[in-house]
Parts: sequence; C-alpha cells; structure tokens
Amino acid sequence: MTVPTPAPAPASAAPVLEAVDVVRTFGATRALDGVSVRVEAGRSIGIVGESGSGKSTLLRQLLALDTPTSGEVRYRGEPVTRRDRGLLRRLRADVQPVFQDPRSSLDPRMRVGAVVAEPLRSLKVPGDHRARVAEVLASVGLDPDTAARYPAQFSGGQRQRIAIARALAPRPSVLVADEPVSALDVSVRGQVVDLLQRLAAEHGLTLVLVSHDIAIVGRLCERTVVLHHGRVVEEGPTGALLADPQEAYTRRLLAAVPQLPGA
Ligand SMILES: Nc1ncnc2c1ncn2[C@@H]1O[C@H](COP(=O)(O)OP(=O)(O)OP(=O)(O)O)[C@@H](O)[C@H]1O
Repeated sequence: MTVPTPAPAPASAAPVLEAVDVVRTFGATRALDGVSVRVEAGRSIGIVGESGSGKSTLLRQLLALDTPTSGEVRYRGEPVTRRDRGLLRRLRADVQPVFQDPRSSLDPRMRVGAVVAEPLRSLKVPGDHRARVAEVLASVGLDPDTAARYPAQFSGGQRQRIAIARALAPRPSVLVADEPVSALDVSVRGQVVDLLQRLAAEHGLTLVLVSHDIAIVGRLCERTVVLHHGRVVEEGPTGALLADPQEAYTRRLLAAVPQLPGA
C-alpha cells in the first residue's frame, strides 16, 4: 500500500485575517499601539501577554466587533469597514468566536439545540439545522439528546464543548478563541485543549487563540505573538519562542507558566 505523503506546507500561506498597524485607544489608554499580525489560512496562532496587554482588544478587532482608532483589519485581503455589509456577513459566517466562560456565553433560557443552531439562524444558513446540530454535537463528543436539555444541566467542560459546537455549526474556516479553558476546572482543561487540537486538524481550521497561559499555546499553536502594553514585542514559531525567548518580557511570562495536566 502506498501512503500518500502530505505536500510540504508553503513557507507562507495566504492571510485570512490581518491586523495592519492597528491602534485602539480608550481615552488615554492605548490598548493597541500599532499592532500588525497575520493570521494565515489553515495555521494556528497564539496571542499571549499578561492581563491588560491588549489580547482581547486585538481579538475583538479580528472578529470585527470593534473598529480600530487607526490602521486596518483585512479579511481575505479586503479592508473590513462597517459600510461593507457583504464582507462583514462573509466574515461573520467564516470567523467564529469561542469565549472564555461558557456560563455567561450560553443563554440559560435556551435549550442546547437552539443555542447551537443560533448562528445558523442568524446567518440564515440554508438546510436542516436539526441535523447539523446533531452532527456538531457528536463531533465535540456530546450525545444527540444533549440538544433537548439546558446549559445549566452540564458541567463547565461540557458547556465549553457546547460553545465549541455552536462555533462550528456554520462551518467556519477560522476559530477565534479567547481564553477558552481558563474558566474551567484544571482537571478538564487538557481535554478541551485536546478537543480543539483534534477539531482544528480534522476540519483544517485556522485557529487564533488568546491565552495568558503559554503552556496551552505551546500545545495548540504553530506561531505565537507576544503582546506587551498593546505592542508586539516578540513573534515567531512557538517551539523556538518557548525554547529561546529573545525578550526579557517573554522570559518573564515563561517563568510564570502553570503546567497543564498531561503536558
Ligand atoms: N471597553 C473598554 N473601555 C476602556 N478601557 C478598555 C476597554 N477595553 C479594554 N480596555 C483597556 O485596554 C487595555 C487592554 O485590555 P484587554 O482586555 O485587551 O487586555 P487583555 O490582555 O485581554 O487582558 P486580560 O488577560 O485581563 O483579559 C486595558 O488597559 C483595559 O483596561
């Protein structure tokens, strides 16, 4: 039997999302101070930095939930502006968020089936939503009867699986995850990290992951960007960055790494 050899990855894939010299101020605070980041199709990128370094602000820019004070965000090479409704619609379908705390990101009054189908409804995705919900619930390791129950009937880890199923429902090519395991019990963090890794590989997803925890980024992301006071202070392949950080700030972050179970 001949085993096909995968084609070598190109040195640089096309960017699906790009921040170009993005500044975002809140009053006197420069949350982002000229940040440029390329998110390449099918690759995984981690954004790390301590609290207040601008990670969530950058994610909101990449999700087009916020507008830069100056600079621009590009989706598949096109500048993202409020006026370009068509581009925003394509971006909303293709780039899906996973937030930190599934307790607050899942509506407790909606059954899980309706929660997971919500992006299909709001994006007016044609087809059988019920079948798609069953499919994505299975892909995150949950039974089909999960759909009839309410989020409060599940553990934190299961709720984050539900949030991931919801993000996958419209078949996005990019998942943007903001601290996806930090609200979870330490004992289930590793399982959710493994799930994200498996889903990214199975669906060829582009992954953008924000974490203050470099150990998680080390497991999931090929490249890492280090933010400090709203600026990129270091960027590179994660392995090299972890093994040989060039900046004192990155070394300090690494020194504070908590260990993942099984890492
Ligand atoms: N809506 C806002 N109004 C005012 N200031 C804001 C707002 N959003 C963010 N900031 C400020 O911008 C800076 C960066 O915040 P951001 O939430 O992006 O950091 P972070 O790296 O994600 O932090 P954490 O790890 O604590 O979530 C902080 O000084 C924060 O107080």
